Amino acid sequence: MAKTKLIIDTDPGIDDAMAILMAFHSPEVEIIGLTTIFGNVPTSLATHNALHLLEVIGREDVPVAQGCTMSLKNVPKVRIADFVHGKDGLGNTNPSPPKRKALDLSAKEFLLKMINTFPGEVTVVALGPLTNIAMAIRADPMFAKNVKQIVVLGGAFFVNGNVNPASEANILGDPEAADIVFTSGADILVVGINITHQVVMTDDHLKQLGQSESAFAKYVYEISHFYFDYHHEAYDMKGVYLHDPTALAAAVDPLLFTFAEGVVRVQVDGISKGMTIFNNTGKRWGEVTEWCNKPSVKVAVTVDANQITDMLMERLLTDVK
Ligand SMILES: O=c1[nH]cnc2c1ncn2[C@@H]1O[C@H](CO)[C@@H](O)[C@H]1O
Repeated sequence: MAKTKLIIDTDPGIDDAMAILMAFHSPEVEIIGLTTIFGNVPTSLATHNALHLLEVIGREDVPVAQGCTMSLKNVPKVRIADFVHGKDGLGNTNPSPPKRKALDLSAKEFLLKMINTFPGEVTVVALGPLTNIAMAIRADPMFAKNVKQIVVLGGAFFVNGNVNPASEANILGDPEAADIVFTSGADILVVGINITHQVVMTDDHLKQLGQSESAFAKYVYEISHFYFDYHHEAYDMKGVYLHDPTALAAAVDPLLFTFAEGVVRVQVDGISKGMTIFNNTGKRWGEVTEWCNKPSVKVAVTVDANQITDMLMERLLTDVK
């Protein structure tokens, strides 16, 4: 079967790095580019880290396109998650400056170019705020039709957020962009923290990575201490949430999840700014609501969590070079 072409829109980020390494050991997909966004780190550092990761992986043939530095409302991300990922985004391991540069094309331009070149063939895995993707949707009405699928890591469905009780970090990073993407009519899978908080890499798994001879496993071991320390402290757990690798797994094998279909809207202001509100009641509402006559998305509601952790471990522990 033909491999699915993937573009990973990313803000690396320790769990982004895990997802990117996993993707390059996933025979089901072919990564045709990385695009960058703010979130875990500012955008320029995300670009730096994306280029660095491709060097670690030995895939300097894969292009990187730099994305937006601010949200659609031109609000700079004031809340960069360096307390989760370290100042450098990679657990304060101080990666050496990359040898390559990003493309001259912006992330939006690269997304449009790839989706027009390969209509119906490219899946975008969005691991950060959705600004780049919303820009592409706004620039070209055919984008939503021609993208094969958009897999979104974001939102908190029927559970609390992780920035505050209402909102999850990626959606809060650009709520307007998220609302544009969710109501665009594209084929969308949404993996929220109601799912990713079930998928855990334990302290024992990390030890196993550290003892391995695999270059990918060793690299993840090195960068992950900061991320583990944060989870020990913030959640009192002996492990970490595998947010980004879980979204990548949904692109590789959606059968590891079940999905419910319905309209998702995003709260763009007030105390619940960034909240994702999903209507899958099937109710014929007595009055017109902001959810009426909008396209549906597929929201993940169950997950085979152990399978995903096993998949990540197996793919990190295998050296394919
Ligand atoms: O407490 C947090 N604040 C901000 N970002 C976080 C936090 N925990 C995890 N992430 C990051 O945001 C995405 C999932 O929401 C993931 O990319 C994760 O690395």
